[in-house]
Amino acid sequence: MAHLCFQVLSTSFFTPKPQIPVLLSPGAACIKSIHQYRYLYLKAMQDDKFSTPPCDESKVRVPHVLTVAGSDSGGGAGIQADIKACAARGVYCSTVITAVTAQNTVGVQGVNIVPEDFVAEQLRSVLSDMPPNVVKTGMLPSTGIVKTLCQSLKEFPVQALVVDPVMVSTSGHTLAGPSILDSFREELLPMADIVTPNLKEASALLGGVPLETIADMRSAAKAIHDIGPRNVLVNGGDLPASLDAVDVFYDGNDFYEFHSSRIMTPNTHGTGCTLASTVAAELAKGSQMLSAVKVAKRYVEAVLSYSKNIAIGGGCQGPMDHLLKLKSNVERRPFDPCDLFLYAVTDSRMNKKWGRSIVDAVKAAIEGGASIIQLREKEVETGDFLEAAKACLKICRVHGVPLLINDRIDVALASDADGVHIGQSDMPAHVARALLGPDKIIGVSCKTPEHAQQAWIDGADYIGSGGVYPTNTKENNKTIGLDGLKTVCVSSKLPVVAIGGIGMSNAQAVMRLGVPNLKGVAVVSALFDRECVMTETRKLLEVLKESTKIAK
Ligand SMILES: Nc1ncnc2c1ncn2[C@@H]1O[C@H](COP(=O)(O)OP(=O)(O)O)[C@@H](O)[C@H]1O
Ligand SMILES: Cc1ncc(COP(=O)(O)O)c(N)n1
Ligand SMILES: [Mg+2]
Repeated sequence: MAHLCFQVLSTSFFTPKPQIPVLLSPGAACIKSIHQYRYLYLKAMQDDKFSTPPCDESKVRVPHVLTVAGSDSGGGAGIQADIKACAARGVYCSTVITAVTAQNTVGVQGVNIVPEDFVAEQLRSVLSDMPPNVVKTGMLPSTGIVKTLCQSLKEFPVQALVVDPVMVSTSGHTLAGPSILDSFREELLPMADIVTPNLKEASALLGGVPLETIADMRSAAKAIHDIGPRNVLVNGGDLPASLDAVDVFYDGNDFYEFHSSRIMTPNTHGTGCTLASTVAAELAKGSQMLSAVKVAKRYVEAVLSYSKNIAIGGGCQGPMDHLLKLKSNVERRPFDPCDLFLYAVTDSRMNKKWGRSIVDAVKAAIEGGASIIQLREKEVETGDFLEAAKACLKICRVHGVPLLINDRIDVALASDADGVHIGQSDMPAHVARALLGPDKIIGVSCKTPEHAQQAWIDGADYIGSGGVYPTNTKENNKTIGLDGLKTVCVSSKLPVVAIGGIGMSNAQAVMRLGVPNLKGVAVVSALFDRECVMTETRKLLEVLKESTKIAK
């Protein structure tokens, strides 16, 4: 049974310090865990671990989102989704409640709209005392409430306004009637930094035009942008017959398509709220808009993926579990760019030449200090490749070294490898991301800044850039040199590993390029076309360590 996670509110023996969600299990255990928490908390106080900094200039500013939305009694959408999403992203969330809804996994049974003068009072209480970085709006059920909000925002301006134009929930229930459309179009949207309609809401904002394809979504995004918001993100969760879950972003100049795997689950209640509040949270942390949207997209995909089988409620639309990071026992740690430091890429011809198995080659490279392994086998049969991948994965898992598969998504999926590295002529990264899901590592070979930008938009984790020097391990590979490598690194939003003809003689020159996101070198012959892989790896590792030391 999935634990329900409650925020422990401040009571006599809790003072409002970092409120840590306490997983409560029913009955006596619950009391026990609260007392345990109380004991630990007071002990930490005595140990001065959580002591409040003195009330002076050493105040700690916390990114802060104010959500102006409806309460969802089922806990999966609205205010509740916003609070949990912000908490998961490390952002403080204050709340102004516009409506109290009676809803659950079956649908919406009732809506009680909060009088607009009380919405105004809640707004004043928050905005006058704890000005947020960002305001995010959800359900705004009356034109009076929209007007009140717009007035308050003029009186208390904020860094960004995120509008989720909630009209119809994922479960198809009306949460704000057509009368609200004019005040959205005339008052709220022109103030918005981003508006995030789902397909039904985008259609309603445009007078009911049918939206059934990605092309329709692009034209809708442009038409909604003309109403006034600086950015538009049309959500494609309900895109008919779409393998991916595609969202279309438009900033007034360019379109971006954000793809993710479509998670096959009934637990999609609150996805739109969660996406919008995560965008708000990332903006509050200082991200640029495009980055905020990308993070939010990946977060929603991760939460859906984690929550896909949880069973809360008997209806056809269950909630998600936003706080997965607090509980997920996924042994795979998230991708760490430092893993790119000494990147060993295998080559079956070299293993054959030196009479060693791929498993021995991988073992030796890891023992020599390789920080990540890529199995690049161009001649091996699929069955043999899969068996080799499984055998190598066992070794890599023991040493905590990520194992990536070159190009072959099928082998990566079948072996549960940590990810893939794909070239420009291989499967597009966004398709790989849709197939592999949010937790796998995806690297993309990039020769140009345009390649690097597309890899970032497609959801890659890193890029491999080269060939830096001429190499014989890849036919007709255009060499980009150190200058070309620097150009790509400077433009890339992702961490970079240099590749192509790199070895003992030139690794230092590469690492001394002086670009912070160049995290390491990928090598093939320098390790595997040698008699002793472990020795060669160790020597190269020393050269790399030396160069980063000098570079500091
Ligand atoms: N089954 C799914 N798998 C992956 N992503 C999904 C799924 N359903 C919705 N999403 C994503 O959730 C976000 C909200 O989209 P949508 O569900 O259409 O909005 P709303 O919840 O307002 O109806 C979007 O990023 C969308 O792509
Ligand atoms: C109070 C409230 N606000 C918003 C939604 C939209 O939910 P979804 O994000 O699934 O469209 C909801 N169901 N209830
Ligand atoms: Mg949804």
